[in-house]
Amino acid sequence: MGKILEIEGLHLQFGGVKALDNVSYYIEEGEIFSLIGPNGAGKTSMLNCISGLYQPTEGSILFKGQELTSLKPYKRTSLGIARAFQNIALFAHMSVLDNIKLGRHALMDSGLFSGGLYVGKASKEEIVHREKVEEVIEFLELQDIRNVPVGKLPYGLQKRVEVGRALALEPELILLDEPMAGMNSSEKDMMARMILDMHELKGMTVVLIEHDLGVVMNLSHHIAVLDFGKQIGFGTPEEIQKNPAVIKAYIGEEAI
Ligand SMILES: Nc1ncnc2c1ncn2[C@@H]1O[C@H](COP(=O)(O)OP(=O)(O)OP(=O)(O)O)[C@@H](O)[C@H]1O
Repeated sequence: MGKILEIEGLHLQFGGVKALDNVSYYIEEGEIFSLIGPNGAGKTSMLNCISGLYQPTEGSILFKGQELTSLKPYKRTSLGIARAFQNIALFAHMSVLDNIKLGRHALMDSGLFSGGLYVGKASKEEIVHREKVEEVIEFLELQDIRNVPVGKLPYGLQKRVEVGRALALEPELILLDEPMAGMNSSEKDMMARMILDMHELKGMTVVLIEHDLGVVMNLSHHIAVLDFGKQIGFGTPEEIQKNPAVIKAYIGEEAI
C-alpha cells in the first residue's frame, strides 16, 4: 500500500504559541489513522493545515506525492480531500437532504440549483448528484429524517449529517474532527461502524480526531500523538500504548 499523505517537518506558529512544532508522519492509502493528544495539542490545527484553512509556517504536506501547502482549500477538495468539522458547519434551517446536497457543491459544473428546466448537461448532472446524495443518506442511515431541518435534530444526528456533507464529496481522504463528540455510547458504536465501512466498503482513507482512546485503539491502523504541538508518538495502537512519552502525557487518563 502506498502513502496517500506525507507530513514532513510541519511548523505552525501563532505569535508565541507553537501549535505544531516539527511534526512528521505519513498515512497509508485506505487506512484508518487517528490523531490524538490532550486538549490544545494541535490536532485541529493539523487538520486545518491539511485542508488549507491554515498555512503552515514551515514544512511540507504531500497528497499522493503532490505538494498541498500552496493550494487553496477548494483545490484540495477537488483533489479528493474532504473534511467534517468539530463544530458542526451545517445550515440549521435546511433539511438533511439539502445539507448533504450542498456538500457536493464543489463537484458541480452547472451550479448548485440548475433551475426548473432540467435540460442537457444540468439535467444529467442533477441525476448523478441526486443518486450520490441518496447513497450517502442510505450509507449513514438517515432515510427517516431526510426532510427534517437539521436544527431540529439532536446533536448526535447533526454530527452524522456533518459527516454526510463531507462524504457527499466522495473523497479519497476524509478528515473527521471528533465525529463522536457529544454522542451516547450506542450512537458512538454506530459511527464507529460507519467509519469502518468507509474503510472496508468504500476504500477511503480516514483521518480521525477522537478523545475516546478505547475507540481509537479499536479502530486505528496507525496513530500519531501530539502534545503541546510536538509529535510524541507515531505507530500502531500496540506501539502507542507502550510508548513511555505517550503514557506520561496521558497520566491520569485510565483508558490507555
Ligand atoms: N487561529 C488561532 N489563533 C491563535 N491560536 C490558535 C489558533 N488556532 C489554534 N491556536 C492555538 O494552537 C494550539 C493548538 O490548538 P488546536 O485547536 O489545534 O488543539 P487541539 O489538539 O485540536 O485541541 P482540542 O482537543 O481542545 O480540540 C492551542 O494553543 C490553540 O490555542
